[in-house]
Amino acid sequence: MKVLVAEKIAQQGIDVLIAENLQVDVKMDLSREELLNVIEEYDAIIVRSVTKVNEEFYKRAKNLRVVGRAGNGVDNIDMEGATKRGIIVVNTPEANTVSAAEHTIGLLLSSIRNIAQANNRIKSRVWDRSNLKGVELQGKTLGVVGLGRIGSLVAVRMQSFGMKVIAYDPYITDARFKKFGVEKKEKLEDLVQESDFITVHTPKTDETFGMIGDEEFKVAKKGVRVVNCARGGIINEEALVKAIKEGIVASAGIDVLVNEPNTTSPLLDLDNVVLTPHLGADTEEAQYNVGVTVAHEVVSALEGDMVPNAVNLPTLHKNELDAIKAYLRLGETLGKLYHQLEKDPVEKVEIVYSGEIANMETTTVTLGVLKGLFETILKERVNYVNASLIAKNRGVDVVESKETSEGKYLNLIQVKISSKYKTFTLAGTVFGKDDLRIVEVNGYEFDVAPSPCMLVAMNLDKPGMIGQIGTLLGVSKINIATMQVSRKNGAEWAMMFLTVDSEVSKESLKLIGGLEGISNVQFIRL
Ligand SMILES: NC(=O)C1=CN([C@@H]2O[C@H](COP(=O)(O)OP(=O)(O)OC[C@H]3O[C@@H](n4cnc5c(N)ncnc54)[C@H](O)[C@@H]3O)[C@@H](O)[C@H]2O)C=CC1
Ligand SMILES: O=C(O)CCC(=O)C(=O)O
Repeated sequence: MKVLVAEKIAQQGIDVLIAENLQVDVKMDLSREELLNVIEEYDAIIVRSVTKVNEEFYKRAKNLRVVGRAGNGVDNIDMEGATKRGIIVVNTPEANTVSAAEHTIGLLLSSIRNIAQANNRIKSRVWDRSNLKGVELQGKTLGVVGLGRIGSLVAVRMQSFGMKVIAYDPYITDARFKKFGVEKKEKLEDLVQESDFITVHTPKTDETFGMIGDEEFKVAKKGVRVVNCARGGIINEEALVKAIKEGIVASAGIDVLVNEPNTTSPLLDLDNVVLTPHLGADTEEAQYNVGVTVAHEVVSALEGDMVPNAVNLPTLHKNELDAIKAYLRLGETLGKLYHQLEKDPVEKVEIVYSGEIANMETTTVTLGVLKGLFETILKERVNYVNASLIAKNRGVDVVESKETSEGKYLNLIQVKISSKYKTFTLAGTVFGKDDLRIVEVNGYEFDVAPSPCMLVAMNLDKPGMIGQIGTLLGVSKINIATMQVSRKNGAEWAMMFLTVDSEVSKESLKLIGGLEGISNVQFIRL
């Protein structure tokens, strides 16, 4: 498989890809046109914040399966476009947070003490200490907008400077404010009014873009100082220039601009603005972490494994993922069985989790059931990323429920698939760590370990049925590994489940189906 590394990542990350026998092309200087011309060749691309992974890009990226974002913010990646095509987007949200937090603090200190201006002056061989007076942090109030990973690191570190820290983040619990010793502000306006310094740490969204603008500067303290080391435009650039010129904002530290790269922003002309060209994550440590982490994630995603940091999949920590891995396989197995046993169009899928699995994060297992269900009938790529969207687009209602009380099994996944006419049921359990069992098919009870090749048939519940199938398979040189027959409440028909060592040809299936007392013969491939 081929991976294009389109922006600079640490060599150690590239080494990880090469060690996995991937063909790696490092092409960091491609023009947009060149990128669009070559991207069809690649299964994965690794980008940072510059490459625009958008609809125009996806249309040309016919074979792309993974986008690796070596970094945190994914605002340069169209997530909807990726999801509908089943392309997994992975990022490295934890890998550069310390660097970004430290850079924020660097920008704050540099801007309030005129360090950059003083440096420029002395380097031009002028020893002049006038007009460089700064302010202290101690005893002042820092307003943090967005108390996530980076905002909280900044908040905690700035308290050691003797600052009071307040924060505005409507999406986190009160406990998180408490945990970081930060006073919660219910309204952004309150934070702006009370802060001597404001630093923004939200993602760039419709809601956050321009959230600090003319209105906010109107109510801010005269002489407020601001930092943006998150995304360009969260502090509106025109409004900032105006507020600086009007003396409302005394200084600004800016790492990010709306348009990057950028050497023409009016902010560059203002003496009391310190700018860096998006260097928040540019440290040895962050780049090592980011490069190696994204490379491992891309490898896992290409291998079809679940990736904890997949942006367009439910969030799972590694230990949660390890705990549900066997259930994911079970869910997929149950899903795959349906269309190989039944042809009715699906209208509703109900998944009931019982026993210990009911206490786990099952959203991903549900995706596994849907993946299994649709991949047996669709030509398009079906995976964990787009399975739910495919269900929605096909008008399939998906319902998940949980029963914590233990029944016959310590854990059980029941899948009830309804068509217009009837409901078909399947159930499975995991014994021990990862020993899967199919335990029920449409009311018939079994204890079948799923196998790549299986044969299912209905047989009249009378002597001689099993023997004749065995004989026919023997003549076709197909070895039977296991065989189980299940009866249902004295029904006339029983169900037979065989695991076999090789594929059963269409001719053999026809011959078996023609046997007296045998019907609905299906070869199942898992
Ligand atoms: N300059 C650089 O090189 C780097 C920049 N970043 C950027 O830093 C920013 C923060 O990253 P993380 O802390 O990792 O993100 P995060 O996702 O951990 O935290 C973001 C926080 O913002 C809050 N938030 C979202 N909408 C909000 C709103 N309307 N008002 C107030 N709060 C809101 C969320 O609830 C969350 O707590 C992102 O924009 C990221 O792209 C990250 C790494 C490096
Ligand atoms: O250096 C980079 O790739 C940008 C870092 C960044 O902004 C991020 O990780 O969100």
